[in-house]
Amino acid sequence: MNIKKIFIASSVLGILFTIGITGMSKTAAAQASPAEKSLNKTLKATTAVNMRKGVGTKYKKIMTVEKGLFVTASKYSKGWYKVSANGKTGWVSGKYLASAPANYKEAGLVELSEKEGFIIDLKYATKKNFMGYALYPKDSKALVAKSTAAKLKNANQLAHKKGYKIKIWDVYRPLSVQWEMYNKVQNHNYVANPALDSNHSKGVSVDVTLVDSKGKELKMPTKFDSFSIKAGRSYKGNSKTAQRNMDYLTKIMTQSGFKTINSEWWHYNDLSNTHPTLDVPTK
Ligand SMILES: C[C@@H](N)C(=O)N[C@H](C)C(=O)O
Ligand SMILES: [Zn+2]
Repeated sequence: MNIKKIFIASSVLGILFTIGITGMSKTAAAQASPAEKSLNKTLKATTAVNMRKGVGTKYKKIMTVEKGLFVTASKYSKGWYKVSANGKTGWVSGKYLASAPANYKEAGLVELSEKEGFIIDLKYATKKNFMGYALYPKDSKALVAKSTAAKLKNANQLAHKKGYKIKIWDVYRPLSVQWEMYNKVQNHNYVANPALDSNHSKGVSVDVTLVDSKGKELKMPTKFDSFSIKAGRSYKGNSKTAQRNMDYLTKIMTQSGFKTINSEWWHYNDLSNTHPTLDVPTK
């Protein structure tokens, strides 16, 4: 074999060796990186669970996902979900995540409508609210848990006897919206802490007022969501008319099974209801 032939032979061997190595390393890499599947799914944490930087407990913790929190999963790999929650993204073991209902019907919520004699004016589906922008889509429905609907219908029937109607400003509120509000107004008196309890997100709280036979709002202590002591039930400076109207609303609501809260005259809870916290869309 002359020098030229030896050179060609060793070059060919070199090329074959490189192809082999590259091929092998590609296979090894494929085996090392877990097969990821893309998805778009809402899941709920069944317990407080760690969000980590990668698939497995050896990866660094990013945050704790609180029990009951809804997370959006974008990837799945080896029993773990890549999720986003509270503005952070990381991996959470699927052992601690459950499927969440996809829509209000699946979640057991029912719609209240003007056909049933209510006035629907969902403030968070408009820009005219304390956040200054719409938090719900335009054609959002007034949704509540079934037994809460029955109680509100009862209160509305009592109002009708006096020639009034109940106007609904807010009812079911997705948990993600509650977080959005809470991050702006960190005052438990005016926006409930979503990590602890958000009755609106269970569909068992209602924000309501009364209108007369012409559809005009009765005078009340304050406007909706005026987060001030004047909105409180123990405020002593109300006009006689506002106090009387508030007392009347309180009477028909409590007679129908609702409980009041001290900080907001318009907010009522149906606490006999044990509906789960939800994050389904409002339509
Ligand atoms: C934001 C306000 N309308 C309201 O509903 N507040 C109560 C306390 C809540 O967030 O549950
Ligand atoms: Zn409320």
